[in-house]
Amino acid sequence: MSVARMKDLTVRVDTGRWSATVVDGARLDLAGGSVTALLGDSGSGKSMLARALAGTLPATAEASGTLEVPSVAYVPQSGADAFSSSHTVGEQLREIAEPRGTDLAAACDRALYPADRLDLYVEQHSGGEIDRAALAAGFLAAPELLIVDEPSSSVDDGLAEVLWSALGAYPREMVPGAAVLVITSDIGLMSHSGIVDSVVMLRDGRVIADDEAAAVLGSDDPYISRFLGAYLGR
Ligand SMILES: Nc1ncnc2c1ncn2[C@@H]1O[C@H](COP(=O)(O)OP(=O)(O)OP(=O)(O)O)[C@@H](O)[C@H]1O
Repeated sequence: MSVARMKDLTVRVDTGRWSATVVDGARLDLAGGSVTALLGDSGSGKSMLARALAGTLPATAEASGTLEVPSVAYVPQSGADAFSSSHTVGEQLREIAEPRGTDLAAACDRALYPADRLDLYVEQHSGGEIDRAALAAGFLAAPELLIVDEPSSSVDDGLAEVLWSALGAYPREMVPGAAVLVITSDIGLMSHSGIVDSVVMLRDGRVIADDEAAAVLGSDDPYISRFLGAYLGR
């Protein structure tokens, strides 16, 4: 069953000095209980599409089209963007957990966030630690749609594998029936993790592939196989 849908989503940005269509007529259907990976070259519109779904587009961007999105949480690429600097990370995580009755210790554990850092402020964390705190915040919010932007960019391969398996557990064990959308350029790890059901690929703001992971990863489309080859070394 579908948890979130978008149809004909177009996002235009206009900074006053520069304007462009950065997502162009995108269609997406995210099934409950599944993990979808969103791939594409740098600048292809992945974050803008995700932020349109999450309702967190920057002021310079405007979206049109149809969105059917339930409760949603967006874990940004830079974890610090998920927190304010005026309260400790622990205070902010507790504020998310308490009204929902979600388990702080379990979420920190799943996200590999060391719970002894809870009393620290954002800027007292390392980049990798605050990224994992942001993932813990996403788990604690327990949304029906969890969007994670580059989950493994700041950790080494061993920890990255554990984080990917937590993403796989989210719609199957933590919030059964939820959907996960992961933006990643870590194609090798994504494919190795075995947790991704579907792959959507963007090129210049347009969806050029949307299928089961194995079908996209085995695609003989020249653009897609060149893109994947650059990451997988084939
Ligand atoms: N705050 C912003 N205001 C205006 N334009 C923006 C803003 N953020 C991104 N853009 C533009 O939108 C386009 C798509 O950017 P987006 O961040 O979605 O790409 P991406 O596929 O996520 O890239 P990356 O893999 O490098 O993160 C780019 O051309 C970028 O310049």
